[in-house]
Amino acid sequence: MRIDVITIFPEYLQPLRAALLGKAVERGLINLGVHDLRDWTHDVHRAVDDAPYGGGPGMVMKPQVWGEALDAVAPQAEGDEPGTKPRPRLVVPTPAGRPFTQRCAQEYAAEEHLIFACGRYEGIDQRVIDDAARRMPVDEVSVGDYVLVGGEAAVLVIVEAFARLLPGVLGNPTSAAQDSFSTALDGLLEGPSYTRPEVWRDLSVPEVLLSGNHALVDRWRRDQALVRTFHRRPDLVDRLPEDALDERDRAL
Ligand SMILES: N#Cc1c(-c2ccc3ccn(Cc4ccccn4)c3c2)n[nH]c1N
Repeated sequence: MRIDVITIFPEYLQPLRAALLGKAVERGLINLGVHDLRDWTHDVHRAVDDAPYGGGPGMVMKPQVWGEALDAVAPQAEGDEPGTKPRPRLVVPTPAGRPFTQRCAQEYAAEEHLIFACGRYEGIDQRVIDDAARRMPVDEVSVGDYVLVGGEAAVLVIVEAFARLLPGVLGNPTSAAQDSFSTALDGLLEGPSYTRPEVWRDLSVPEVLLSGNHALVDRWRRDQALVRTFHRRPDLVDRLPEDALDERDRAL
């Protein structure tokens, strides 16, 4: 998979070259390019923003610079035979975007080329998104109901969420299958985890986990997931499939 990130703070994306993701890049599972948006400015001040039309606080990122950057990163070479190059998907983090969810992460993990546009200030001139949408799929997504200073932190979250789903990135590929929000858990939160010692600061591991009875352990873990989700994310319990409602009622 190819990932391109365009930003005015390239150093902010260094974590993508560290730890598990860094190993995936080193091993060639991910082909990562981080680009400084200012490389496409032509003025002495390397300006990337301007005052908003219609007034209002803050500044808006200029369309010309973004247009040239995206043209360079996602070239629409004339005469390209359709299907010869994977068409990139442009992802634009914004507080006004659709929620980024595990389902989005699964979709992005199946893409061949993702381009991330990291805005700053009050965001990017809308015409940049509209123009890009004329030649590639564009997603405006939000990583949560709060406002960050720019898109870079959101890109780190999004890339980590889908890259861990790529074959070969996680040491144990089965662990992602049992994650919170996974299909295996019917979208529920996962329950509590424990490891040695059996007693720590007079707190004991639940007896069932020491029983060796896998059926009982599975049932306990499912009940814990239902109870935890009911208390922390009741909206997820409401989405349970029909065939999981009986056990929901039993557990709750
Ligand atoms: N994803 C996501 C985001 C963001 C986000 C993403 C990109 C930018 C580019 C600029 N800003 C600051 C800003 C301030 C005021 C109004 C608009 N934008 C961003 C914020 N905030 N919260 C999320 N869940």
